Amino acid sequence: MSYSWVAWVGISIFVWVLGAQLFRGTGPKKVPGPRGYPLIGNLLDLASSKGNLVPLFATWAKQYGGILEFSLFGEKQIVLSDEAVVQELFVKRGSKYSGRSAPYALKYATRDLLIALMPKNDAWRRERKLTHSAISISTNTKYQAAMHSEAVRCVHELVHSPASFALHFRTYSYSVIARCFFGLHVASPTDDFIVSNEEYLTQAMQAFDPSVFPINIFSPLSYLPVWTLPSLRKMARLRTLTDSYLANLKHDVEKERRMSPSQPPGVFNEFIANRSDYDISDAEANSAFRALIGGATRSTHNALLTFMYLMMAYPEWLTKLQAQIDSVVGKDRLPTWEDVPNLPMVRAVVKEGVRYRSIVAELGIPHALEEDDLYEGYVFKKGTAFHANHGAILMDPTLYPDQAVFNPARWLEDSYPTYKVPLTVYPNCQNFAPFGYGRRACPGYDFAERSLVIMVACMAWACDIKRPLGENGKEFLPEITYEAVPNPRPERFECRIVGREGRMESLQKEMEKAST
Ligand code: HEM
Repeated sequence: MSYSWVAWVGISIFVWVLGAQLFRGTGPKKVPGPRGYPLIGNLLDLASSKGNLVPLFATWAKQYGGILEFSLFGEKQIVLSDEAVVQELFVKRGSKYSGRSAPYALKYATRDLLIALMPKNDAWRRERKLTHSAISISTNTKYQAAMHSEAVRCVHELVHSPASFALHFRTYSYSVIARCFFGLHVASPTDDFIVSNEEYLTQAMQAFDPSVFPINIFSPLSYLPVWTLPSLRKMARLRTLTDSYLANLKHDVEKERRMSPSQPPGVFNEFIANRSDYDISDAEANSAFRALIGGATRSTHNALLTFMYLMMAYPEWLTKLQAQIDSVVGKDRLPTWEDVPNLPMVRAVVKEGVRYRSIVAELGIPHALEEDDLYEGYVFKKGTAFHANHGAILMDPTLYPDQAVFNPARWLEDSYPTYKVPLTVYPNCQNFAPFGYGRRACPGYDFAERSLVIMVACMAWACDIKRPLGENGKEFLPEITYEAVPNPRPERFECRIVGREGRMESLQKEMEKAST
């Protein structure tokens, strides 16, 4: 009896060991990643990042490699730092990897209609189609005249009140949108178009913050009636505010246009005039146009502030930029669109500035997986959020040698792997990683590039950008810190802007033309 018992145990161990050998490697692989705490997962790591996850993701990528996982209250999130993997998942398998997952408070407040954060459903397709018709490459050509005169106006302001450069850039980013999309003239930082949109965006940004809206991490709170908790009441107020912000767009634009009757109407007014040609609800259309305001103004503003910092940190590039502009344009007129094919240096500085910003602070928007998937032995579950880690991808030394350095030459000289000809066309921002991948890629990349290129060209033609002076009278490079929100703006920093000699008369003349 006792022998048969021993034999059974022996046989069972043999079968178990054999099974383990046979099936080793066929089960799902564990995704590497930082250890978290029970329940909260990696909350403390994320909280320590003060809202800017880019450096944290970069550190994790070095430690755990191209595919890593972290968790937050039981929800797994994947960070992809290898561009080949991002291409495979977001582009080739784009039918599965193009969902979005937004924080609960934001979904609630926007009724899940915000194009950048809503799921990939029919409403999103309608919004995306409308967005494309407003900012496709071919449509954008008609905005160039408006962008040019707003750039001239902004440079004029910079020269006359240089200390307020951050405000002037913000006004520029709004005035371009106001003219191109709504036919409105926005000349001052206190214009109602800017103030009301900024107020709304500041409140909407809070919807990402779990300390303001704990429902973002404690989902059971969604079962409570909204009147039971102050944070839920705040969330309900944000929804009311969003509803009126969206509903009033036509009314707001009509009211404002009475003050700018001479402006051409803008793409939103053309949409209203031909409303029956479009298969989209008013709420969706308003949401799409509002999202363009949010997307275009913050990103342009950020890129211009980053440009100022870079010109102080790498002054040799301002000298090279000005040398090319001066040789192509001369002293007597400002750069125009016709000059842009002959100004590859301007496009290179803009593109490299966008790369730099993505390395330090621009996180992008995560994609959500819409059905379970198997990749290289990893099992990914439906609903998992995937982050394309632009900060690491854009620091890959094989594609970007001297990866941490702001070096526009990488787009201009054939010794670099990113160099591409003809230089009348390249560098440009088409298919550039900071603008994302696949079906959710940024539809505004060309609009962004154009509004930055003309502004940078006019600014470098008209101004010198210098480091501020310290108390000892010596120049110093200010340190840049960022707001604690997703895709943060640089906080206030100092910079000296000085009009270049012999150019102010031409600037004044162009300003008068732009104002008529
Ligand atoms: C330097 C400027 C900009 C950068 C770096 C940028 C970057 C991005 C990124 C990374 C995404 C997410 C892509 C993805 O999920 O794969 C995105 C989405 C988006 N961007 Fe931009 N963007 C910029 C300018 C603009 C401008 C000027 C507009 C509008 C005029 C715009 C409108 C949008 C919209 C509507 C989406 C959401 C697309 C969707 O989810 O379907 N962006 N952008």
